[in-house]
Amino acid sequence: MNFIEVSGISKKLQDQPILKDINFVQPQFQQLAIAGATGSGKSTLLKIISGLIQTDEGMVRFNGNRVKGPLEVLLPGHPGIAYLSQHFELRNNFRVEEILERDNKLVDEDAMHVYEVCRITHLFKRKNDQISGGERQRVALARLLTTAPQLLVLDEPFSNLDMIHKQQLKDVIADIASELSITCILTSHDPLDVLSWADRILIMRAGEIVQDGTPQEVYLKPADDYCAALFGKFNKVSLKGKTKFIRPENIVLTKGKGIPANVIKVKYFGSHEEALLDTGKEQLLASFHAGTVKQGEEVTIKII
Ligand SMILES: Nc1ncnc2c1ncn2[C@@H]1O[C@H](COP(=O)(O)OP(=O)(O)OP(=O)(O)O)[C@@H](O)[C@H]1O
Repeated sequence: MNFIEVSGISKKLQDQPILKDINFVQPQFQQLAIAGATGSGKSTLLKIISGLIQTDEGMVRFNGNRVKGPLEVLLPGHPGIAYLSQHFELRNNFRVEEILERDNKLVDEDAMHVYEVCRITHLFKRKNDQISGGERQRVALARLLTTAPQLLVLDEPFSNLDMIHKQQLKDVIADIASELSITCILTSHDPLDVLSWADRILIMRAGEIVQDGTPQEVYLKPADDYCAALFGKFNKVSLKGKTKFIRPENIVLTKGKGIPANVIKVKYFGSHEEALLDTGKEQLLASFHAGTVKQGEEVTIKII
């Protein structure tokens, strides 16, 4: 029996196809990220998986049971699946501990473990309007986790967070998997946020899954220009008659045999520099440690 099985999901909204025949299976404990440009259908898919939008065609099964849509049940949602929207709300004028207490289904010790994993124990006495956006999100996450879900579904959890809160949330989400053994699906329109976390990444474009692979596969062997561009800059070169996507950091300088190139332009990015190289045949973008090359310099490169 599969943990999550998504088969033949299609959905139209206002006569526009939003999802087209989506199929995949997610084993328990596999951390799955769904990436794709804005409007590619990620949120709609997550809501169908969570039982919050009715599908037109196809079916989602969770532990073998069909996830029913909101038109088929009194209260939308499916037991064991916890969904956190981009636009979650916390009740106003309550202290964090009161908000948490309301939905908690865990014994005290387990609930405290959840609060520790979510890094919110120092916030208990504060009211909802006395905590930052990042802290509110971790409280909302903790509240969901105390309903004892098996599957946590997070829609764009990293959007609208500054670097510090984003990193904190990444640590929390990693710990949710490792310490609480909860399987997670999340979406991100910035896939760089999920490369280090996900076991598997599905890439969506215009309502379809266009690539399904490990972070290494989708980063180094993108299916096409769209998938390549989602993860940052790339070179598209023809090697032995085959088109290959080469990331800038996979071009290195060599003292041995290689391809001669002229450095046309260098841009400084703090931790690294990007150099535009001209091989006479094509132009390539390479990434080096800051200060490695100078404009006008002749270098020899190889692709690794
Ligand atoms: N209620 C609706 N009625 C009509 N179209 C909708 C509705 N909700 C979403 N859409 C459209 O469906 C498409 C997919 O939207 P969805 O929110 O699933 O994409 P997304 O990949 O999650 O985007 P984002 O990253 O911006 O959240 C978009 O073109 C959107 O405009």
